[in-house]
Amino acid sequence: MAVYTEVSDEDLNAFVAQYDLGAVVSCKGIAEGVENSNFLLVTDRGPYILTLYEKRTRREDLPFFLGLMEHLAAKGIACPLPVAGRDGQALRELCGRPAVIVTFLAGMWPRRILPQHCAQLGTALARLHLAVADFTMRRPNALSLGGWKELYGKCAARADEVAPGLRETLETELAALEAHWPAGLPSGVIHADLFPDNVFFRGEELSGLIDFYFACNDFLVYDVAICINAWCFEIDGSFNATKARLLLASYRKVRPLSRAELVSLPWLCRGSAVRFLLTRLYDWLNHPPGAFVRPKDPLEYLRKLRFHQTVRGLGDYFLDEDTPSPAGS
Ligand SMILES: Nc1ncnc2c1ncn2[C@@H]1O[C@H](COP(=O)(O)OP(=O)(O)O)[C@@H](O)[C@H]1O
Ligand SMILES: N[C@@H](CCOP(=O)(O)O)C(=O)O
Repeated sequence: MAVYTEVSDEDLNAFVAQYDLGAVVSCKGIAEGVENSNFLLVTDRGPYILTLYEKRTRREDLPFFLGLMEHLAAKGIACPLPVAGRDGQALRELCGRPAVIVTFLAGMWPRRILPQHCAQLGTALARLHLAVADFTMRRPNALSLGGWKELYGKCAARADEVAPGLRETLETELAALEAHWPAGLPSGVIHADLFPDNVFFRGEELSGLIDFYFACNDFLVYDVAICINAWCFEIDGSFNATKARLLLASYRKVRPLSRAELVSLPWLCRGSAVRFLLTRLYDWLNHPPGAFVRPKDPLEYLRKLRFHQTVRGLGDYFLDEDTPSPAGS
């Protein structure tokens, strides 16, 4: 369960007293999530989310994340809005951690992903990309090629404990990615972690996006690649082309993709697979015994990577266009 820091009633009451939110009615730790400590906080004014930022979220990045949520909410994107205290500040400290209260978003993330979820995801992602066009803060993607190599360096010696040959696979793939990584594609702020557990639906309708704590500047179409990996594979590891086609088609209706972006997709999918394979591998190898947060399976992303390595062109995913092959490097 993702509550790394316990908050006493006394500390909580003193914290909430700095806001115009009335008194605390209840505060319960939220089991989901892996990065930060989250609580469902109910006050006289209704439900909120209290987040205490833990190890991987850097304090200096918080103004970017909070500013981004404020910007998106002002543009009509349904996402949590940081709540300011009476002093006008949203970011403060609780139990030695940076902490914020954000608005509660109604909805549930889809446990079973249907094609129509992917269609709505494509629309929401493209709207997000349009909405950030005039967001002026920047945060370079620390989890791109340079960050992957650094993570690989920390994991290489023990990678084969998780899967025989994994070290060599990663080494070869990182070299291939470095040689083929695209340049000059349209860039902007991307969510960078838009997995199903970060997208809420109310009934059939997408109701909001959460968890902007990996958001950064990168190629916009890289966000599409992350979503293809996170949403368009079945539990048995097979690629669901229908879901990918719907995701892409609905995205392109809102924000058309250039040919250069489309042609780059297979390499971006490979890169995105490596990104999540590496962070999961690192967490797997550095998981403290007895910790209550279960690390996510790195091998799920090794299987996705292997699929993308077999792709000969965009037609293997979802498009009929005859495009250059990214495979065979
Ligand atoms: N604004 C919000 N409204 C409603 N629920 C939220 C909100 N933010 C987080 N949650 C709940 O907390 C869980 C963990 O949040 P998340 O931001 O994904 O955590 P982490 O960054 O630690 O992975 C979500 O799955 C959801 O249940
Ligand atoms: N989505 C990442 C892990 C980050 O978890 P989240 O709860 O912050 O979405 C993965 O699946 O590896």
